Amino acid sequence: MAVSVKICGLTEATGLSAAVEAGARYVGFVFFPKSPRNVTPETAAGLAVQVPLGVAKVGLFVNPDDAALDAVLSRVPLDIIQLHGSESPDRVAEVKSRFGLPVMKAVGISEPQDLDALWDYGLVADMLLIDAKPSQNATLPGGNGLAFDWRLLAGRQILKPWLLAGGLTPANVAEAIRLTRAPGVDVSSGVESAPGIKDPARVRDFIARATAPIL
Ligand SMILES: O=C(O)c1ccccc1NCC(=O)[C@H](O)[C@H](O)COP(=O)(O)O
Repeated sequence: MAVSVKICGLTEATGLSAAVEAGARYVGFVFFPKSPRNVTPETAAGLAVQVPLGVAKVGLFVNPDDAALDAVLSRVPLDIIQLHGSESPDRVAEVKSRFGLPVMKAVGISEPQDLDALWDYGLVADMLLIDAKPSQNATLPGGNGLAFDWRLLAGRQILKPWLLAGGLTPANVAEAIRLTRAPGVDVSSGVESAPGIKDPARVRDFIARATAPIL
């Protein structure tokens, strides 16, 4: 089956249309004020109307309370909630039931024992985003252009549909897919010309390489 691609951290129409036209299956909007990719609900709502059916609109949140989720969901027709903080499995289940949308939980990996969380979150989330664990001095929990050792995932059974993330670029995405057999990939900084601004040519190149047949 073709690899699914998520382009995350879209803030403007040019990057969004490049992603959609090149075949992205998911587009991500970041609702986290500390991020250079943060969008207001109004901006996201304006972008969301340009997303065709068949492309899922993912809203990314970091440890949101219900009010923060309500504030966005009342304005933006999201299809999936991505939780990218330290939300517990119970909180993932609560968000899923309270808001009635699929939840994608990000799990940070840097060493073998981090893989245990994939089981815990796999029991409650609809999808997993397997990302690099940020370094201790990182200011953002994601979008850092940092990769983890993909060999940790080789041969591993994952309970739910999942996307590989962290430090992916047009140059390395095919190798990452080959090593992990990821059914989908997610990228943010690896296709940017500046933080928060996607480079359409890099977006197209990334999607073409991610979806090319594996040799
Ligand atoms: O991208 C951000 O600014 C961000 C901020 C806060 C939490 C998560 C964030 N990004 C999460 C993503 O889903 C990224 O696409 C993922 O971490 C991969 O990022 P990159 O290594 O830059 O491709």
